[in-house]
Amino acid sequence: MNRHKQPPAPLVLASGSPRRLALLDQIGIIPDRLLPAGIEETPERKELPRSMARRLARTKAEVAARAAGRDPALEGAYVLAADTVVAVGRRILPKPEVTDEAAACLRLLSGRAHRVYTAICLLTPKGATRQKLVESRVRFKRLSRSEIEIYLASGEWQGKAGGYAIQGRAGAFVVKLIGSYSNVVGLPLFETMNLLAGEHFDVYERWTEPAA
Ligand SMILES: Cc1cn([C@H]2C[C@H](O)[C@@H](COP(=O)(O)OP(=O)(O)OP(=O)(O)O)O2)c(=O)[nH]c1=O
Repeated sequence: MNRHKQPPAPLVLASGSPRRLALLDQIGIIPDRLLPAGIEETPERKELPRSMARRLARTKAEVAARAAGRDPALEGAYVLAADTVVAVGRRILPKPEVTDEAAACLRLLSGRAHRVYTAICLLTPKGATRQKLVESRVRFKRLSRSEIEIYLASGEWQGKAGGYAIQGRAGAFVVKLIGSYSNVVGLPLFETMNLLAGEHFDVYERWTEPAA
């Protein structure tokens, strides 16, 4: 046992999304604290999808970092945040809360390709800000009116960018995915791992617990 070994720096996940927590858990990283930023997520005038994803990921990280700064237990923490945007061309799709809005999203996505952007933002204990934008292309099958209705009844679309969740029933609508599956779900794992490792966050040190 090395007596001089420092305890690992804490990790704050600036998210209230159970998907992001589950994805991190999948690669053996359990955050020390969850600090959802709960910010307003509307696009600015003429804002492009990738700019919006980057802006929101950064804002979420900064809001969480301010909260973490008030807690001595989180001194020297890394703060990780992400934002996922679904877009058809320049058009940013909402995160529907009502059925009509979700129906409009699904009608738009039916039989065509769209893009899913997830921006990740990492604030380091030394005060650096690191960002990465990951883009995937998803093609949906043509959806009949009854398929849309049945999907809407599942409620899986609620609060999901673009009104669907690829990790659920909508996985059956995907004809083709080019890019990163975890990116579509909400946290691109390869890039997240790289961002953390590049900033000396010892990911493998967290792999001490046996996988479930
Ligand atoms: C496209 C798609 C999105 N989503 C989810 C991931 C995100 O939770 C959500 C996009 O909204 P976000 O604003 O990125 O995240 P959030 O508000 O849910 O959580 P937080 O800001 O606290 O981190 O859509 C899926 O779960 N599956 C999918 O296939």
